[in-house]
Amino acid sequence: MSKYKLFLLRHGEGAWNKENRFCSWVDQKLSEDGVKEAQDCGRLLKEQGYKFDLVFTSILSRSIQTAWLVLEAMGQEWVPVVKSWRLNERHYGSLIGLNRAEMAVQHGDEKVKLWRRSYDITPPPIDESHPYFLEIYNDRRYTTCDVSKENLPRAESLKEVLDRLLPYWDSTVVPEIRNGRTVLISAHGNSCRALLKHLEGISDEDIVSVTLPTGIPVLLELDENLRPVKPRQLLGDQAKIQAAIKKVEDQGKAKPST
Ligand SMILES: O=C(O)[C@@H](COP(=O)(O)O)OP(=O)(O)O
Repeated sequence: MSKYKLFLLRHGEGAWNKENRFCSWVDQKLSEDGVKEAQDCGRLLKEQGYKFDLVFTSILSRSIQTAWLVLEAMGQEWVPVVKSWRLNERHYGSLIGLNRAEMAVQHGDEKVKLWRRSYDITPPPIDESHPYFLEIYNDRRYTTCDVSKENLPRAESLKEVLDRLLPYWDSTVVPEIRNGRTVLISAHGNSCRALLKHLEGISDEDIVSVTLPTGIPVLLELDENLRPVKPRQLLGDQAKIQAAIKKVEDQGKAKPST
């Protein structure tokens, strides 16, 4: 029997998702399509009768904007939104800003897939010479974190995302769920994958084939130990969801399959 419902959401399409560039800790806003995806997501959740008590987001605008649009479409704008860098997207290090398909031409599809989807491979770190270094590390939001700026990551594997996310999950999110609050986590492809790996006990090998499309809510039904009682449900039109997953997978290919 399911005791709790938890919703995970990768934000709506961001400007750099559209341009097929690794966005990561660069603070891009939603694209026009991304705004629509977030609104459609909110409408779907409303139609299905879901009600949230609390929303968690990263400190990146695309996840916050998505949360607001979802709540607005549901008529639940009053629901508190709590933000933490620990839900940020994976730090893609020196890959930030690069085009995935161009990287696949240079390094091959397999290498790009390893960088994007493997569990414990950390991409090369970002350094001061990187064009987006100052934009990220001089941003005031990173003075508000519970670790000093010097100790914030310079690149992360999915494992390292889980390592920084889990203390927050355990200390801040879990108590709310256990208190009976229905929680939405509006975050990112890889911060949601890391959490799914933890909750569903997905192996290091199998996590490679888990891909989340933008703007599609993932419903997890959990027992009293916060273990899923059934497979995750991606809500919405299943054919469209499969096509969206394939589109995300194809972003890392030199020549997308047809
Ligand atoms: O950093 C990014 O560009 C994407 C993930 O990229 P991939 O892991 O899919 O390459 O994160 P998100 O759009 O969820 O914030």
